[in-house]
Amino acid sequence: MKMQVTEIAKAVQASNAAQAWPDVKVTGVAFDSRKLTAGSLFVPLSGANDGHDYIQSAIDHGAVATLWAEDHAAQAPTTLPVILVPDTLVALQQLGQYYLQKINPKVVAVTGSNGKTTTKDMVASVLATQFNVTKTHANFNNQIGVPITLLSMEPNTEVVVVEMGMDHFGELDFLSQLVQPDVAVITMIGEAHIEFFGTRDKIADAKMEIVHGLKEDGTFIYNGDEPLLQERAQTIDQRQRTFGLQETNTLAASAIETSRATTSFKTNLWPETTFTIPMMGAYNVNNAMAALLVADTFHIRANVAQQALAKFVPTENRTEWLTGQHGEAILSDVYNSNPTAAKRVLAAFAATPVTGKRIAVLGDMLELGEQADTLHASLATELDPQTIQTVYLNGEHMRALAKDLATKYPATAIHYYPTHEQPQLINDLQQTVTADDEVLLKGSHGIHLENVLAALEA
Ligand SMILES: CC(=O)N[C@H]1[C@@H](OP(=O)(O)OP(=O)(O)OC[C@H]2O[C@@H](n3ccc(=O)[nH]c3=O)[C@H](O)[C@@H]2O)O[C@H](CO)[C@@H](O)[C@@H]1O[C@H](C)C(=O)N[C@@H](C)C(=O)N[C@H](CCC(=O)N[C@@H](CCC[C@@H](N)C(=O)O)C(=O)O)C(=O)O
Ligand SMILES: Nc1ncnc2c1ncn2[C@@H]1O[C@H](COP(=O)(O)OP(=O)(O)OP(=O)(O)O)[C@@H](O)[C@H]1O
Ligand SMILES: C[C@@H](N)C(=O)N[C@H](C)C(=O)O
Repeated sequence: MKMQVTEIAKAVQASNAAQAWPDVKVTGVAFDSRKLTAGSLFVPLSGANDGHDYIQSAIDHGAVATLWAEDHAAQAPTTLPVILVPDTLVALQQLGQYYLQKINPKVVAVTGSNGKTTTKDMVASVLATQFNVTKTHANFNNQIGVPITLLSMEPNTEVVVVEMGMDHFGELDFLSQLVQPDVAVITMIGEAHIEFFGTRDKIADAKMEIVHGLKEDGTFIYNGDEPLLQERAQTIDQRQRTFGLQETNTLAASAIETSRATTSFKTNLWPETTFTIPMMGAYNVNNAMAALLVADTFHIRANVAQQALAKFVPTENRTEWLTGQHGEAILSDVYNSNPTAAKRVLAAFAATPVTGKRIAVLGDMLELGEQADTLHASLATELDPQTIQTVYLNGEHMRALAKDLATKYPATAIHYYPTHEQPQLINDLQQTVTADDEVLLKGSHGIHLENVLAALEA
């Protein structure tokens, strides 16, 4: 982004907007001084600590101006323009919306219990064949991440693809009203963050908030195989397009073939075309179909979208094949986990070709609330000693799965470790894994199975 300090002060209705401002151009925005690039506006936010305490670090990294909370005015710096606001997060959001209205791109918003980041990446790849596209960086998908995404747009951005996450009611409503999408996508309804909702029905209600800001002439694209979405979609007036396996969908997949490196499929809309994505997992076909419907909505021909999907680059640690120090194949899915995603990736893992053992390393699925133990035990349906020979479990809730597996696995095949004993898991796993084995790593962000991955790759 490129904006004058004067323009920023006016956009965020700064209490000192009327003052004379130096002729300073801002070329970026950062809320973490350590990642701030020279020429940026620093946005001090409150987390466990207070961002205002890092202003000197921001200046040292090249900040040319800063937002500043009025209640911190006494500590305001004097060596760069200070834009005084009641709340720096609200001001960041106001600035993001102002800049969105200034650039005025088309907006595609993507949410869902699982598949948001993958679908966002796929959508951006197909739209980039015809448009200048900005997309959410990594997983920056909340009340901070979305304005940061909007402010990352180049002036020539024609479409912005915005990933939207939520774990409470009202969050998607706010984000949808903020960005006013032209296209809203819901990938699926799972159990992510069900701790804060209680039921999948309520998760579906919260996910549907993404259409609250959808333009009247906008399009709602969703997983038509999900009854919870089908019934709720009847309440909205905008154009709707669905994807899934059922033939009643706008876009229905068939002839799905998945291997370690790729997954191919055909569709009802373009029966002569075989689509291929560089990812394993039939569930990624749904993500790709969502992207194909977005492409079609933007009048991009299927063969052009087909080529883009074939070479799109997924974000790391999403069903990603890597190689360990022993030569073993590692299926890294360590960014996050919840029951539907874990079951889908276990099923895909169990079907891959292997000459040695398949080893599943499963970390706790967090934020599942009172249902946690039941949902952890339910993973047993996707674990069979005939296909996945060894299971390592890490986390307090995984005790429930360990107990359940004791009825179908030999005791020597199940290895359970409380959360804090992950180093022991790593040590034991490294003692047993061989070059012919495959290792699946799947667990919630908070369990940090990336530590296991790092040890296997070291
Ligand atoms: C407020 C904030 O910036 N938090 C970030 C911060 O966390 P922390 O509280 O530990 O910060 P500190 O106390 O260390 O510092 C306070 C502030 O000072 C800044 N600072 C610190 C040190 C320094 O030397 N210089 C500094 O300027 C610092 O930047 C703080 O602003 O740091 C963490 C590590 O970098 C960040 O992870 C943390 O960011 C929070 C989580 C955040 O929301 N970041 C967004 C950009 C984002 O989108 N993050 C996504 C994850 C979003 C997510 O979890 N989505 C859920 C849905 C939930 C929606 C909503 N309810 C929610 O809770 O987010 C999903 O399911 O996808 C990501 O990074 O992946
Ligand atoms: N359509 C889908 N249905 C079920 N599971 C999926 C789907 N897409 C992806 N997954 C699973 O979810 C994992 C995370 O994928 P991705 O990061 O794209 O989702 P996300 O919604 O962004 O996740 P998070 O909310 O944790 O950031 C994948 O590695 C895969 O295991
Ligand atoms: C970061 C938060 N939104 C999230 O995804 N939580 C999961 C369950 C985790 O931290 O593991």
